[in-house]
Amino acid sequence: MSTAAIIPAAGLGLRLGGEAPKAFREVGGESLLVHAVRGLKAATAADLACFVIAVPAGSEDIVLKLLEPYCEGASLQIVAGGSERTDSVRAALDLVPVDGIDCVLVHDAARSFVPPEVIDRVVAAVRSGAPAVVPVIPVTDTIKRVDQDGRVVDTPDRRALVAVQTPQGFEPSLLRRAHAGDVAGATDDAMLCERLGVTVQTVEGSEDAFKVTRPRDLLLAEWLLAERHRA
Ligand SMILES: Nc1ccn([C@@H]2O[C@H](COP(=O)(O)OP(=O)(O)OP(=O)(O)O)[C@@H](O)[C@H]2O)c(=O)n1
Ligand SMILES: C[C@](O)(CO)[C@H](O)COP(=O)(O)O
Repeated sequence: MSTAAIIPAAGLGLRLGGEAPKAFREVGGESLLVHAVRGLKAATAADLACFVIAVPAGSEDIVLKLLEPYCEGASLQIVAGGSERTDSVRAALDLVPVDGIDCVLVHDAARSFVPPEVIDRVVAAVRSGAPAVVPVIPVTDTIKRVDQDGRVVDTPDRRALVAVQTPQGFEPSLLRRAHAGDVAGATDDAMLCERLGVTVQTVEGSEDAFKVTRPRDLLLAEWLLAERHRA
């Protein structure tokens, strides 16, 4: 049995700004998408058989050529993404083979620097029987719930809060069922499983798996890459 990796990479990156869609922005001379694919390949325990990548419509051919050298030993399919992240994941999921896959990873192109040990933890948890798995890190700020007028409603106990990252790992038939249901307003795939009443397991994530979202994240990414090269 093997793992399939879905990479939603079709977002515009409006919060980041710039001319190119976010997944094509470069750090250390290579696109965020290439870094994300390379990171997944580095997780050998994942035994990756297949990549399905959702990209902005019209860029499918160029991305196929770009990524082929990085996906040796695995199949590679590129699909046009949709207007929401869930649409992009769903389009990719439709191309994941039904046979021979026991774990589907869904990994943001924008979390380009996730360490291999995080990926391995997610896959191991799925293979140990957890149907849905997310990597998490503790929140470091005090979090408050506010009403529509900006008034504080309450302050949840921070020890019960975590920030959720990717890759998220799923038993394949569960992920298909989850995406066949109501996807409105879902910002990650685990949330769709929660809607089905499925318990989602957490594993330890990493600060290095941060999502490139705003311009300063590109500077952090450049720094992280330089640190890794120095090590
Ligand atoms: N319609 C979409 C929206 C997002 N994504 C992908 O989902 C991941 C997480 O999304 P986010 O970081 O929020 O990216 P954007 O939607 O591009 O960012 P923004 O909201 O700033 O435009 C990214 O890898 C992004 O490319 C996608 O494939 N299709
Ligand atoms: C999937 C995700 O990266 C988990 O933190 C996140 O939910 C994506 O959210 P965004 O609204 O697209 O930034």
